[in-house]
Amino acid sequence: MENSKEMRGWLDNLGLDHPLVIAGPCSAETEEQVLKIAHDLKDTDVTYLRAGIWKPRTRPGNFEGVGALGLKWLQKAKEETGMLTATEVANAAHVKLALEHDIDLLWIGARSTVSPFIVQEIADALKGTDKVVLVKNPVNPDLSLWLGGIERLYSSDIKKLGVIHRGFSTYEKTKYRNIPEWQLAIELQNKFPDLPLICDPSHITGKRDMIFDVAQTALDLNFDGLMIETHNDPDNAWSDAAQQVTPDTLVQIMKDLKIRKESDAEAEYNNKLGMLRAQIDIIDNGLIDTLGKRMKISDEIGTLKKQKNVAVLQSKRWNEILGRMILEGQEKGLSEEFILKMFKAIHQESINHQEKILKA
Ligand SMILES: O=C(O)C(=O)C[C@]1(C(=O)O)C=C[C@@H](O)C=C1
Repeated sequence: MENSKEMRGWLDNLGLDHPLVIAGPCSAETEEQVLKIAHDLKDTDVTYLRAGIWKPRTRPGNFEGVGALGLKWLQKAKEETGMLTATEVANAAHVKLALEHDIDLLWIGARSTVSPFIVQEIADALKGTDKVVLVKNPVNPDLSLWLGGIERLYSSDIKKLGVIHRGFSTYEKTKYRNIPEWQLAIELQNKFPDLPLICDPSHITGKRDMIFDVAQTALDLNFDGLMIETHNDPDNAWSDAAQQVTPDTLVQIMKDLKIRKESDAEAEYNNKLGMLRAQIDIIDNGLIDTLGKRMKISDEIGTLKKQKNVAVLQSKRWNEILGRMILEGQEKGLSEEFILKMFKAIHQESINHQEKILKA
């Protein structure tokens, strides 16, 4: 698949002077709820009203969506407000029903993107239609799997495309619900600059108070839009209550976000600089995180040494590390002087940690 301007035609045709916003409840719950939220979002920057109709849940027994009934509510919301509508589909039957109810945009969820069979089934069911289809990243950070999903749709003649970055699952607990491996989205953007890239900060964070920050990072990285779960009574939502915001909060978030425009040479420079700095911030956070983890392991070694009455300084091991790191550094274009300085500082910090443990 080659990059093609055709993929972003649907977005350009909307003629927006701000990032695309897709908003609405995690799940359609009742007709009143869908209509209330639609009316609250009607005169805002929101273009597409979203609502989950069939909810893929990790474990059985949780609310699994109202089913086809909810599509009628979305259709009514469209009639009453003129907003376009969006929902998730996970099989051919969902697609058929969504088409019958004139849903404008369909997205393929993270659990479906991992399955080429499901994506193909959806692609086949959509053949010959002109719906916009967005593909969420697969749950695991695998760029080729994500791109494979897009390619399947593209080769089935679905050309109004886009991707949604909703973060990735990790075994390790982090402050995110799904960790935003931004480098992956950046790589995807480099390969396909005309493939609209939407960020879903609700699923990345899992917490409403972190949404703004992640949304700003996404815009700094040149994302084309945001999908933000919005509910009239978030605390009592039937699914994902902690990550939904009210329509008022959504409007405030959109107001506070800094949106970078490419209009003249100066703006282009600032835009580029902002994007690069955002990438550096992500890497720096990763460095601190990694160093923190290294020191925790050093603490464990310190505890072992205390039990066995072994000296903190282990020169042989230390010299092995230094030699190896100087060679690795050379391969990455890092000078020996820099590697020595940096690793001496790391070693010293590690010794300080262990000393504290041995003296305790
Ligand atoms: O390998 C050890 O024994 C450690 O305690 C770890 C470590 C390090 O931080 O890499 C720290 C102190 C020693 O001088 C050697 C290496």
